[in-house]
Amino acid sequence: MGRMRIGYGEDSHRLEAGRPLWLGGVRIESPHGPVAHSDGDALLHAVADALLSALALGDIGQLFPDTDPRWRGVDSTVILAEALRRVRAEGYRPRQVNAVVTLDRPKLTPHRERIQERLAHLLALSAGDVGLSFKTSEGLAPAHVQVRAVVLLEPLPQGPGGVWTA
Ligand SMILES: Nc1ccn([C@@H]2O[C@H](COP(=O)(O)O)[C@@H](O)[C@H]2O)c(=O)n1
Ligand SMILES: C[C@@]1(CO)OP(=O)(O)OP(=O)(O)OC[C@H]1O
Repeated sequence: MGRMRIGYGEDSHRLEAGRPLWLGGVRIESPHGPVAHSDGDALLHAVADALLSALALGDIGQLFPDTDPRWRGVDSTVILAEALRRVRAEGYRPRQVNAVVTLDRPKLTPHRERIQERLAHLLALSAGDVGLSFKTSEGLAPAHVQVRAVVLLEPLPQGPGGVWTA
């Protein structure tokens, strides 16, 4: 039975007026959104990198290069799903996720439950195992969204003959 693993991931994007803002797989009404090759979902990127980092599996930039036209505008739930697939292939699954989103505008508290439930669903967790904090940059970076995420992984349960289950 392997030990628990911890992973840390970060992501930043510059914000520009008129672009859609996605966070945690949820579209947020906003005057600005990330400049990115994908849909720019910084929360899903940070969590995906935290998942990969927990098992030293590289990072999303290696798996989804921003020079590859296949990933232009890609829905970042695809990126998260691939990180999760690689974690499970190593015999692990997420047990808990915490993330801090730093964003001056819009206010995210009204969307907390939606984001928490969506991210929990994407990771097969209960919402109570997805901790989200929202901070501003105190005006230091009004055109910047930054996310820092920590994940705790646990070994997949093993059935008869040591075969991973669940
Ligand atoms: N985009 C955001 C940022 C912050 N909040 C909430 O505001 C509180 C105060 O944030 P500070 O960075 O000024 O400490 C914070 O605790 C969040 O609850 C938000 O809803 N949306
Ligand atoms: C997500 C990818 C996809 O090409 O590009 P971006 O959308 O620019 O986002 P980033 O956080 O820079 O991660 C790198 C790439 O994997």
